[in-house]
Amino acid sequence: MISRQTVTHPFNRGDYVVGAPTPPRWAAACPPGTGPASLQAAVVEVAAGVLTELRSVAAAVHTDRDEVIRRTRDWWAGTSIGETDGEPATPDAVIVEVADEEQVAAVVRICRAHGLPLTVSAGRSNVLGAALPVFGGVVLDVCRLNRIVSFDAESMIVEVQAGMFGDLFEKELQEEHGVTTGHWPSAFAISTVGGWAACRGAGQLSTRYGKIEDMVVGLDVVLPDGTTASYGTYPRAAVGPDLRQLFIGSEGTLGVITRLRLRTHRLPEYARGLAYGFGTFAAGLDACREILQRGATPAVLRLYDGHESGTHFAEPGTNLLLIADEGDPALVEATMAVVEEVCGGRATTKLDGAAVLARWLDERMIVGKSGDGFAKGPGFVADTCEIAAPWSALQAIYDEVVAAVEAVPGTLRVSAHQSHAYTDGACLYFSLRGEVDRPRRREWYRAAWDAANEVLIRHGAAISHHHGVGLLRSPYVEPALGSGFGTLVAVKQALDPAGIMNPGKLGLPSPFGAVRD
Ligand SMILES: Cc1cc2nc3c(=O)[nH]c(=O)nc-3n(C[C@H](O)[C@H](O)[C@H](O)COP(=O)(O)OP(=O)(O)OC[C@H]3O[C@@H](n4cnc5c(N)ncnc54)[C@H](O)[C@@H]3O)c2cc1C
Repeated sequence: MISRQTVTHPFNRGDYVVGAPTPPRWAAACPPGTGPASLQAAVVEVAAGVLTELRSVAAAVHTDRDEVIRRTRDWWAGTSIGETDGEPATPDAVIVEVADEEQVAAVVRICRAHGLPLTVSAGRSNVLGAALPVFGGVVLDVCRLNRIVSFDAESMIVEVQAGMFGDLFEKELQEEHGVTTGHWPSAFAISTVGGWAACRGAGQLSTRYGKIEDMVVGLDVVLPDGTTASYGTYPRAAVGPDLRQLFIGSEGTLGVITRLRLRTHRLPEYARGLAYGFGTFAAGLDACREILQRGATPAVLRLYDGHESGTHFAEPGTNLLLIADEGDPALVEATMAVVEEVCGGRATTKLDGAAVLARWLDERMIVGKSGDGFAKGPGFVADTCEIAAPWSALQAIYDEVVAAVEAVPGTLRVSAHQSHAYTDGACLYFSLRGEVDRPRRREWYRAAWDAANEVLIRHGAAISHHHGVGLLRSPYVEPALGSGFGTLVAVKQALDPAGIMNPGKLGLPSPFGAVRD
């Protein structure tokens, strides 16, 4: 029911581009700027002879400056800060569109031969500058790799090309095969299947269906030397380390994902929702932990703090917990029985679950909600920061992140909800808003992120649960991974010794120099 509703209910009230990247909202009032690049320093130019080579193997090549600016804009706040002041993020690059796996491999080989940076670009819905060509070179647009290749009905495994957008993918899956992946990121219609895997994303129903890394049965990758490798066609394996996981979350730094095999689930016919109010965020977290640790896995388990309970549900005096599940009625009812037992003894109020679920279903795919309720002056900046940590650290992290970012001059308000839960911990999804003198926007922005990450690294939290790293979080990766960071650098060095794949990202050293942010 919830999975089915996601396809029948218009994404963002229908306000998006079908089958191609949707520009961020600010772009409508912002023609390409003529000022200096805000996020490029030293760029690698693509020589005329190389352009001819690229044109001979690819579906299309674009070099016009305005077109490059439009075709590299993403949903990151850091991009919008420069662009809305007339300073485009990354105007100097060549956009190369590819239509099949052979074209991907041919373009990678050309970049390898000429030592050109190569940045994969898909839906461009990332919120971290992950697909920006910060050193110029080639942007490899994979959006034409856009079809379901096959469906194994007995095993319920779908094989899909990486550039297919989520709404078209799920519509075909549901209507032709009666199944769903259950993967519902809030940007599902403006992002691609390959982008989900490249960023290690999570959908709103992940407590039931898992994150994308739990869904990938296998994937094909064009490696930085231009060869293609295929990883996995089986449910589980004990044949050395799981090499599929190396590429899930690699954000285009280790290769180009061209094809994925994903497990699917029968399309549920039945769903039910419950909602409760808690006196404190801590009491709500405790209920979530107890539900998971008793073995229940409701598809939706979202706890909103006082501020967000007000803005999202008009229930400002409480910490609202929404629980919903879909699937076989016997399993859903068993899950709900556990929820009612746990929450009955802890919540201060029982709310109208059906009404709260209906409201959430109606609004959950509307983009840009973190700024709701704030007057957006010229110096207003809003962003989101999703992290994961054990239950034993979550409340302290909530308190300390809110306090640390609110202590940064210019911060208006920090709030959070718990959005994805596990037996051992959960994801907290913070919304940060600031209002400063317009020229100080980038300064406030970095100070706010520095403040949040100091807390997260001190507590040993995952600094991202599902958005990834990109440019934004690159400075925090080495301290966050600690003694494990050297392994990541060694893997990069082994697979991409020339360092051409998405340089400047994931906190990895870049042979092309230092990044700007
Ligand atoms: C309003 C909004 C809500 C969001 N909600 C969620 C959410 O609920 N859950 C969630 O997980 N994310 C969410 N996101 C973030 C974003 O949608 C995801 O990170 C998404 O997976 C990115 O996919 P994309 O196709 O847009 O990739 P892009 O933005 O084009 O690229 C992202 C990164 O992946 C790399 N990449 C893309 N495709 C490939 C490929 N085929 N091979 C190798 N590398 C590749 C790029 O190089 C880049 O580093 C949200 C974003 C917005 C704007």
